[in-house]
Amino acid sequence: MRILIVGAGATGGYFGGRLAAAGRDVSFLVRPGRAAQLRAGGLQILSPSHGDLTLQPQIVETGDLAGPYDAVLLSVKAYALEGAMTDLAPAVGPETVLVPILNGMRHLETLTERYGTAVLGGVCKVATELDAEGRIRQLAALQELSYGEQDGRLSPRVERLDAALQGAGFAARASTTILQDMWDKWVMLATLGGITCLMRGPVGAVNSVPGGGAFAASLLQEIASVAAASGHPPATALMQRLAAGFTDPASTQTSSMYRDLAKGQPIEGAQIIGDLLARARGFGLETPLLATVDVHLGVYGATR
Ligand SMILES: NC(=O)C1=CN([C@@H]2O[C@H](COP(=O)(O)OP(=O)(O)OC[C@H]3O[C@@H](n4cnc5c(N)ncnc54)[C@H](OP(=O)(O)O)[C@@H]3O)[C@@H](O)[C@H]2O)C=CC1
Ligand SMILES: CC(C)(CO)C(=O)C(=O)O
Repeated sequence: MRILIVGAGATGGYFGGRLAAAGRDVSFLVRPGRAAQLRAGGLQILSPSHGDLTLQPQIVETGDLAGPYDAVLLSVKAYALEGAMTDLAPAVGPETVLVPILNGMRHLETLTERYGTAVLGGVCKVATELDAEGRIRQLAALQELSYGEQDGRLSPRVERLDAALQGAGFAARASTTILQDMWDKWVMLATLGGITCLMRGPVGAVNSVPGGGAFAASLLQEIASVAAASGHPPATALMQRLAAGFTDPASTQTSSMYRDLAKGQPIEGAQIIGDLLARARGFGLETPLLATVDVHLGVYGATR
């Protein structure tokens, strides 16, 4: 199976690097700056939990892409989606599956409008970042990738994709509930991002001051209410797990959005928080904490 990874960043570089090291036919679609970095130093993963890796990846620069691929894994940030959708177009043929692993939901609608039934749902759970030298640093042991048809069928094309992704050193999973999985991840991530970005610290730091735990628990409830109104309520057991994790004073957890914000980089506030708030307003839900997070991120975006 010919696999194209669009964006050799923290997530795409990680999963694509593991796949390439396991012998899969993987190419990375990259822009000139990243291409030069990869040619000079290779694709490097630094992982205390799963082992370091350096390899010379197959790369294709945007503009040079030819012919369809069997699978395209889209791993750009939401604010780069429009450009990437155009750059990857030559890779999508009638048999191609396109698997986005962005956080949030809006991209799935945007991609499906453009690429129709090629688009599967996708969720990635990993904590990675690019360092100043362009190396991928893994920050926690977690490394899961799930994918599936939007209508939940376990189709032959998902089974083929699954066969190619299994056994590459991370947890790969064909899902028959991928839309619910994406919503569940969004509820978790938006709450985690909201807590850490608004309060500017890891979950434990927020919970170590009076009122921090109550804020975290209330934000989770607001966000879960949007998922429920959208037809994707998180299960009770998940809510209990999330509430316990987000009110834990010992937690060192942060989100990728917080890590980007702490470095002064662009963030995906519109996709992760703004879109949720717009949906809440569409349903007439009262979500004052979510609205506060949205204003805060808006000010960050406008002044950075
Ligand atoms: N990092 C994490 O821990 C997690 C992130 N996510 C989600 O995954 C998604 C991707 O995030 P992440 O991997 O961290 O982001 P990064 O910024 O690390 O990587 C994105 C990469 O995409 C590249 N890119 C952008 N536009 C194009 C284009 N048109 N063609 C080719 N390459 C392009 C950028 O390269 P350049 O700009 O250099 O050209 C960059 O290297 C986000 O939605 C994020 O929320 C989900 C789970 C965990
Ligand atoms: C899984 C988690 C929370 C890892 O950091 C993530 O998806 C993110 O931060 O974007």
